[in-house]
Amino acid sequence: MPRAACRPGPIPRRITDRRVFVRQGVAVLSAASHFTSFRFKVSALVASMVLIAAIGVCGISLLIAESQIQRMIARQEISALSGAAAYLDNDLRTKQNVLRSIAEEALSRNLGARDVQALLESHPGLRDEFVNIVAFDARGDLVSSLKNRRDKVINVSTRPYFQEALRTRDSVISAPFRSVLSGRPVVSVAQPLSDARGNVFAVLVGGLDLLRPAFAAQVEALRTREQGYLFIIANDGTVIHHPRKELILTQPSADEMPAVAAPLAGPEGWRADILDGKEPSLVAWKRLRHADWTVAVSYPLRDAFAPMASVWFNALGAAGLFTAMAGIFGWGLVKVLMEPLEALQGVVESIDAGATDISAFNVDHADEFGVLSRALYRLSHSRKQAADDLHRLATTDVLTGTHNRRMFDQFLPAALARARRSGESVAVAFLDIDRFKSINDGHGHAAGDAVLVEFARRLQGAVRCTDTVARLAGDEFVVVYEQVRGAGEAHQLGGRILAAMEAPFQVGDTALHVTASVGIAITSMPTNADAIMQSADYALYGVKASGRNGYAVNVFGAEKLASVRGHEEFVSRGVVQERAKA
Ligand SMILES: Nc1nc2c(ncn2[C@@H]2O[C@H](COP(=O)(O)OP(=O)(O)OP(=O)(O)O)[C@@H](O)[C@H]2O)c(=O)[nH]1
Repeated sequence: MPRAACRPGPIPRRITDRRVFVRQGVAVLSAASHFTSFRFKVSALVASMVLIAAIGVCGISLLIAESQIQRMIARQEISALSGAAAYLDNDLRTKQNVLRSIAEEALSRNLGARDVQALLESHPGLRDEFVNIVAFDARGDLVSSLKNRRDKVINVSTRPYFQEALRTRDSVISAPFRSVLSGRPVVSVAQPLSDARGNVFAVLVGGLDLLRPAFAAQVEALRTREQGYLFIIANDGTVIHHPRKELILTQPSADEMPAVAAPLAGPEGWRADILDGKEPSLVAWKRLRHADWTVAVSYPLRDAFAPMASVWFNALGAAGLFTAMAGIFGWGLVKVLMEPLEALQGVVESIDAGATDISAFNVDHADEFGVLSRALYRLSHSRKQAADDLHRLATTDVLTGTHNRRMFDQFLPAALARARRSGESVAVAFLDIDRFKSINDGHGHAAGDAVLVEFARRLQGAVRCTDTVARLAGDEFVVVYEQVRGAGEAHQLGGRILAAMEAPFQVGDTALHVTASVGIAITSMPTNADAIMQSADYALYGVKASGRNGYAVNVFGAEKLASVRGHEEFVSRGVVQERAKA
């Protein structure tokens, strides 16, 4: 039967399946807190950057758009106010023209102050234009009243509008004032009446009641929006029309009512920074051409810019959506990018768990992961080398390079266990160099060392590669043979060892004749290491006792040596039995 071929040592499982590493890495990572993971941090960073960018871009765009929309809305308001101002201008001009036509009629009919009452009453349409029309003579005394002939006698000679009408001899629109006759806030249209020589004999004064519903309704009809309110102030700041009736004829200061005071800044304009009541408001205004009046509107900003609120809402929603998408994208991207790192982690974990194949490191990547892989590979390589060195030092005899006693103590029980499982025999050869002490004494310790080295070399050459040679101590060696087919083969093994030592040992210039005694124990039954070593030691003693330079085979359990054989001759069995008795 052919000898079994040299069996290779146990092959460490190659961990080359990348998916295994990824799975291991993912498992390890998922065990870690998501919120402290690198992936979460990078995803959060990406999402934050997108959020900042989205809010920044949207915010700046919307602020610019808001500012432009403010201007646009303000321009719309001023344009609407221009229409309102033109309407009021036209209305006042119409009223002035009505009174002018009365004056022209008086001139053409050559009427005097006494004819004014009748003249007024002959024009019933005047009641539609004015709340009342009165006439004063040139001294300012009331001479007639369309509404009430018996109106109380008053004098208006000191009133600015009266004096101006006399001076200019033309139509004048007064500043708002409280009427002495009606006690109500009014604005008057004064029209001088002149005779043929050009002398003013009377002044017609048509009153516009500022609280009269017809006037307020007429003004309110000029509004273009439901929100906010429209108001009119005179150029001296006196309120002519305002939804708060109590303000009419007052002159609120800019501190008290900034919205009412703002239109005094110029002939037309707008401001969006006015606090009207407690409401931030847009105030726009336009001055009339025909009177010293300014018509203005005040709108709460939230109403004026209501469309912007939905734009802001939509923009922030879009920013949030983009951020969420960026977060998910970042998460996936980092997951893909991190795969090499996770694989690397799997390899490191596997090596830490005992896998020895460091070739699993993927060192081909050109990126940072490749650099890290190469660094870890070098680290693992030197770590493995250090571990191998340590193991070799712990299991190898430093002088001869064979296994040492520690390794032998581990190996022999393992070989016996294997033999028990397979049912095959194991043989242990126990060797001792004959009279080694005399080599040391005669040629020096260094020569002794050289003999030990050469002896070990020859011994390893005399056994199979599957057999294990170890130096136990001093000049004692041991060989463990596995798969031995019986005592016959054990004899061959012993003879082969003796033959290997036949040639002289060359130590320096000296050729030494070195012999050894070999005790072989062979067993095919379950036993322990101590028992078989004792059996081999028993055989060795037999050889020593028989004169050395020989071998003996002891079949374990037979309790006697099968044979003791010298180099060229058999040694009688009786000597050994004598030793056994002793
Ligand atoms: N040179 C050298 N000598 C060693 C070493 N270890 C032990 N020795 C010596 O080896 C000798 C062993 O001698 P023994 O085995 O006791 O006796 P022996 O001279 O071989 O005689 P027998 O065994 O009866 O044939 C001792 O003198 C030890 O000092 C070593 O590493 N190198």
